[in-house]
Amino acid sequence: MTALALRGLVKRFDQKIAVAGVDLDVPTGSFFGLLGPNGAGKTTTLSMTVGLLRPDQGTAVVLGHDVWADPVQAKALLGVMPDGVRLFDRLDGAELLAYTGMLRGMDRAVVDQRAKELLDVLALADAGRTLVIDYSAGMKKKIALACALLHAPRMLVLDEPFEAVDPVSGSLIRDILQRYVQGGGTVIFSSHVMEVVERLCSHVAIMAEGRIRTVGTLEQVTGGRELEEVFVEVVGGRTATGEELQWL
Ligand SMILES: Nc1ncnc2c1ncn2[C@@H]1O[C@H](COP(=O)(O)OP(=O)(O)OP(=O)(O)O)[C@@H](O)[C@H]1O
Repeated sequence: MTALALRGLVKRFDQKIAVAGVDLDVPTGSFFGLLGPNGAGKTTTLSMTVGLLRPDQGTAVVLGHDVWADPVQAKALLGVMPDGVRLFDRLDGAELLAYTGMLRGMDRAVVDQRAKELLDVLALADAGRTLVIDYSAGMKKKIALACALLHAPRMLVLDEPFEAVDPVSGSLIRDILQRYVQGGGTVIFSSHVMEVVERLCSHVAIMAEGRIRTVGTLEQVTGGRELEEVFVEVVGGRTATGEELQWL
C-alpha cells in the first residue's frame, strides 16, 4: 500500500518553475530519503505534500486522503517538521508541546505524559523554562521533531531533520525514527547527508531542477555503488574546480 502518492505536482514562483511535475509513491513502512542539490525543489515539494503550500497543479494523497481536498483527515495522519522550523517560539518546550497537543485536540493528560517523555528522550528537559526562541538551532530541530511526533502520526514528513544537530542528537533522532518505522510508520525526509541516507533509508529519490531524476529502493538506485557517486552522476556533478578564486 502507498502511504503517500504525489501526482503531477507543479509549482511556479513567477517565472521560476520550482517543481515541474513530480510523481512519487512512498510505500507504507518505508524510510524514504529525498535528495537533490540546493534549489532542486525538495522543500517546495514537501510543503505541497503536507498542505503548507498550494500546488499550481497536481495532487498529494496521504493514506487515501487528498491533502488539499480532505485536509483535516490527511493532516491528522501526518507529523510534519517544516523547513526553517516555524514555531510558536515565545513558549518554553513544555508549553509548546502542550499548545501543539491542544491544536491536535488531544487529551491533556496524554499530552503531558508524552511531552515529558519526549523532552526527556530528546535531552530537552534541562532547558526548563528557556523559551524556544532562545534555543540553539539543533534544539529547535529537536523540539520541532517532538511536536511532529506528539500525536503519534502514521506518516512523518521531515525537512532536513539532521541539519544542525550534534552527533549524539543525530544518532538519537535516527534511533527514534528507525523504531517508528519498525513499528509500521512511514518516514519521508529531505537531506544532504549521504551517509545518513545510506544508513537509514529503504528507498531514495534524487531530484534536480524540479523533477525526480531517479527513484527506487536504495539498492536499485545505487546498484551497490556509493550513493554520493550516483548523486553526482545523476545531478550533473560539479563544473568548477575550486581553483577559480585566484584572488582568495
Ligand atoms: N517563496 C518562494 N519565492 C520564490 N522562489 C522560491 C520560493 N521558494 C522556493 N523558490 C525557488 O524554488 C526553487 C526550489 O526551492 P526549494 O527550496 O524547494 O529547493 P530545495 O531543494 O529545498 O533546496 P535546498 O536544498 O537548498 O533547501 C529555488 O530556485 C528557489 O529559489
